[in-house]
Amino acid sequence: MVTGGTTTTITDRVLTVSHLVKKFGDVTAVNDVSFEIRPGETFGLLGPNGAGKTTIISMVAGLFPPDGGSVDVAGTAMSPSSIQAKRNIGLVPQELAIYPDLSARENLHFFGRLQGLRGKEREARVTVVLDLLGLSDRAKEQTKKFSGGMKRRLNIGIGLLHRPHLLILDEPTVGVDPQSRNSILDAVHRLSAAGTAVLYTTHYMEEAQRLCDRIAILDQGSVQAEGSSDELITLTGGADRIDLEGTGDMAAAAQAIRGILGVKRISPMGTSGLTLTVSDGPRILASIVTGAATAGMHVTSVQVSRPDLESVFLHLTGKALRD
Ligand SMILES: Nc1ncnc2c1ncn2[C@@H]1O[C@H](COP(=O)(O)OP(=O)(O)OP(=O)(O)O)[C@@H](O)[C@H]1O
Repeated sequence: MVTGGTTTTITDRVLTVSHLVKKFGDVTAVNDVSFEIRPGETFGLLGPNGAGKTTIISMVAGLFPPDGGSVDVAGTAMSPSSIQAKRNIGLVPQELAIYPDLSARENLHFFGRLQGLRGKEREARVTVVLDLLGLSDRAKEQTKKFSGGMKRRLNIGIGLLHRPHLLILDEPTVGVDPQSRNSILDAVHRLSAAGTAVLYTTHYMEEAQRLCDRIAILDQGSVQAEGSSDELITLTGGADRIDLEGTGDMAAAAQAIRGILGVKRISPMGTSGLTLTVSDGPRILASIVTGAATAGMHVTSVQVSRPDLESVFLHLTGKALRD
């Protein structure tokens, strides 16, 4: 492919998502979303529940067509009928799809056979995948004896067997134990170092920050900002975050705090407190706590944080990511 006088190959972009739109009745679940992923890059879709992450990856994986826009995987247009484009991806959905009475190794062989892997090649891939996900020691056990996290790891292994150019992981660490979580994050890191492109959805900003080369912050179906974690954090202008938890009259506390010099924004933290965006948090902390208490809030905990992706989300949408 030649564009504008420079020669490019399909390996420059493993995934190109252009102007995707999806509506469910009156709800616009995905609204003009575009992004690209290069080989070896881990790209994060970070957003709260209902932001549109699963709908985007469902269209990227060709599970259903978009109402507008297009998806291209390694040079092939994705559609529900495109077998070639689907061969290029490995989709790991949130739901587990493994056989409880089979061992981990038997599950991988079964799914490897379905994916067209034969003989020694399949044997070799099964061994590599078990090792990558830290399951070699337990490979012969029936998976019904596995913890939720180990089952999740095996589910990821199944998506990887056929060496996809693009691995799509939908919130892979929700509800898993810390050991499995670390194992999953390590495996993604090793895969991307070996050149696999990864599309990773999460509502955990720590994971996006630790794992993703670039992140799209998603809210109500639209990309609010895209960039590396550091680039996104600069959008906050270096503001600190103060989480003020407690009980009592939050509205009066917010009103009192609003007048303090350095307070830029105040948002409710569910019903249990206030999240503030401020400049020079440590300096004005005492005035904020005193102001809130005087206005009738019983403050039970206070935390000052340097800007992170949570602050970026708050800055862009006025809402906390964890609501
Ligand atoms: N099949 C459907 N029918 C109707 N509405 C849907 C359907 N699938 C998703 N939606 C709506 O589209 C929006 C985006 O949902 P989606 O599941 O993509 O969000 P998400 O970011 O993946 O959230 P979660 O982390 O909760 O899965 C939500 O408002 C959701 O209710």
